[in-house]
Amino acid sequence: MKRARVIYNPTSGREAMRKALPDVLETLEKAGFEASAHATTGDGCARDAAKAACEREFDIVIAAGGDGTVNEVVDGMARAEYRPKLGILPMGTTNDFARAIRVPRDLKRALDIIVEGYTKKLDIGRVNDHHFMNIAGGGKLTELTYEVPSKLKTVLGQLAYYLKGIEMLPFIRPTKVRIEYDDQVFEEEIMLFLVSNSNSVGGFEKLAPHATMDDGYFDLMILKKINLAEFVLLANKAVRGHHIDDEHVIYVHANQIIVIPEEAMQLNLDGEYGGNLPGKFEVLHKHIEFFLPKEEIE
Ligand SMILES: Nc1ncnc2c1ncn2[C@@H]1O[C@H](COP(=O)(O)OP(=O)(O)OP(=O)(O)O)[C@@H](O)[C@H]1O
Repeated sequence: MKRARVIYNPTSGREAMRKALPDVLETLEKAGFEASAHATTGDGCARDAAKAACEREFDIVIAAGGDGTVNEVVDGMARAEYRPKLGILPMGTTNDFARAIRVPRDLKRALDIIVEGYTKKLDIGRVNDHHFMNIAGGGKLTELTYEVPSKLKTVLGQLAYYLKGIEMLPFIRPTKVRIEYDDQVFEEEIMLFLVSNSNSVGGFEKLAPHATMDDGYFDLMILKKINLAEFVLLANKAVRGHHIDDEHVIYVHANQIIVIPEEAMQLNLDGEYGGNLPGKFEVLHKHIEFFLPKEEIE
């Protein structure tokens, strides 16, 4: 009998998984899995549970939570030689990655995708021995995501990020960096840089409009130094994916990127703090096999 391990964050989103767990396990059992669950208790817990699930050779792992939980699960699996197939139940406030792979927020439909069993191997990213599946970045603008308290996220959802963004906008200062990508070098002051694996980032569907998740490449976006008025205009363009042609933006494909900041710069991995830069970003091509909706499988 195939074995499924559900790794869930009981505090994610509006704590929905606490209530839904018995139904999730029952659905998996009915679909022919021997199903068990692990509730995370805090930082690093989902990572350790995912690592253990690889060692114990579960057939599938299901990450139920927000992007933080999925990131930890991916990171815990990425170094293992044997890696179970991975399903996602989006339970967080942002769920960028689930959106990128078209897994809906509706729990029943997300679970159906796993039960139906269509999978595809997708790229993930590695930087300084951390892994990410969606996005890595740095620069003052990306540091906003840490400032939204978990309580506020639970109550307000995505709105919490926007409120914080508006509050912080006037205080964002550029940072001087050296960015080496493939055989090019960029050295200037920037507002932020983003290394994307998918095209769904920060609630924007079109931030990295050309990114596909199995091409062996990242989309690198660099936002050069700009003033507040220019920034507001650019943010408007970004909603439609038109920012990539802007003179303040560099947007290229690259499969190896090195970022060396001149001053302290935090690294953001899938929306969470991921250590400090400098860093070398590499694509791990088709490294993890994800459950996807049937329509997403060519
Ligand atoms: N039992 C727990 N109590 C408190 N925090 C937890 C618990 N389990 C995990 N965490 C923390 O929750 C964070 C991950 O949250 P997750 O991404 O799943 O949900 P979210 O914050 O609601 O969603 P999003 O990341 O989409 O905004 C991690 O920092 C992790 O340490």
